[in-house]
Amino acid sequence: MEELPGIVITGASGRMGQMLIKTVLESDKARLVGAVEREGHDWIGQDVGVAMGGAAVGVSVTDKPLEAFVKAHAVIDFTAPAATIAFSKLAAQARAVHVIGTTGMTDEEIAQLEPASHHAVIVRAGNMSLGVNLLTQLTKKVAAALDEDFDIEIIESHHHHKVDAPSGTALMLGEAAAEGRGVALNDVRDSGRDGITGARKKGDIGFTAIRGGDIVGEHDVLFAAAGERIILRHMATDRAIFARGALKAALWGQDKMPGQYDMLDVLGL
Ligand SMILES: NC(=O)C1=CN([C@@H]2O[C@H](COP(=O)(O)OP(=O)(O)OC[C@H]3O[C@@H](n4cnc5c(N)ncnc54)[C@H](OP(=O)(O)O)[C@@H]3O)[C@@H](O)[C@H]2O)C=CC1
Ligand SMILES: O=C(O)C1=N[C@H](C(=O)O)C[C@H](O)C1
Repeated sequence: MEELPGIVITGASGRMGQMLIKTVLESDKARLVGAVEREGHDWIGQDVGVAMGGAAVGVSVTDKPLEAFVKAHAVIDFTAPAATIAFSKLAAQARAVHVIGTTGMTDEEIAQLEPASHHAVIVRAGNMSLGVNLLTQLTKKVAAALDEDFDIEIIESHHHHKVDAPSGTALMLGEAAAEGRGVALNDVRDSGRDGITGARKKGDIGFTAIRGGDIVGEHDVLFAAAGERIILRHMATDRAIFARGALKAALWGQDKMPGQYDMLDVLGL
């Protein structure tokens, strides 16, 4: 019988890292072959199942990513921009599919993924859930149908640990709305209002970030005109939706040509 695709999880101790490990261990389509944490982390050398507070699973946490990646078919990486750039080079060297959920990357940082994508498949998305990716398509359609009399505002809410804003999802929704309107998001983006901002500029796409408690992730796309409002909403209540999407992307990428892909490619939306 053929072996199931082997998956390595980076940022193993993180909120998403642990959810991804659980998802891969529970899957009958993939097997966990590695768990990576940074040098000096107190999980290094421990069985990852035990480190997570459960039974041993036979995979020790390592701080040697390349050694783990060469044994894998795919690397699932929800960490931080600098780590993700470094991992992209190593995943390309190992010819492993690199699934990137990390958000908060600048355009310059995203450009640094390009060389790796000549050698390996990269699937990157600010949100790996089916619901949000479908919402991007709905947002594009609604934005295309309405004119600039409808002000577009994107409101996102997340837990108080989140370090980047606007969220990766909010930016995906903003891109979709801008595409629907036939404009570039960078030309109309309005984030971080504070003080005497002046009246809202017609055609702008506004962003508001709320941070509090343990909110997993909520996104509203508001179309507001005189006398009426439309709100498209996604509410995530369980991080498992992101992990399931990421594992789907890792498996989807197995027979694809090197290059950069997103979840719309994976989901066929
Ligand atoms: N695309 C999607 O669907 C989703 C994306 N995300 C994104 O995933 C990322 C992680 O989120 P979350 O799990 O909540 O965050 P956490 O802070 O809980 O976890 C991040 C993990 O990455 C590790 N890490 C950070 N920097 C480095 C580095 N330089 N080298 C090695 N490891 C590093 C951290 O290790 P240490 O603790 O030692 O710093 C930690 O284990 C965020 O960017 C978030 O926005 C989250 C959910 C869904
Ligand atoms: O940091 C998070 O938690 C999340 N990050 C992603 C984002 O930036 O949109 C996806 C999800 O909303 C959770």
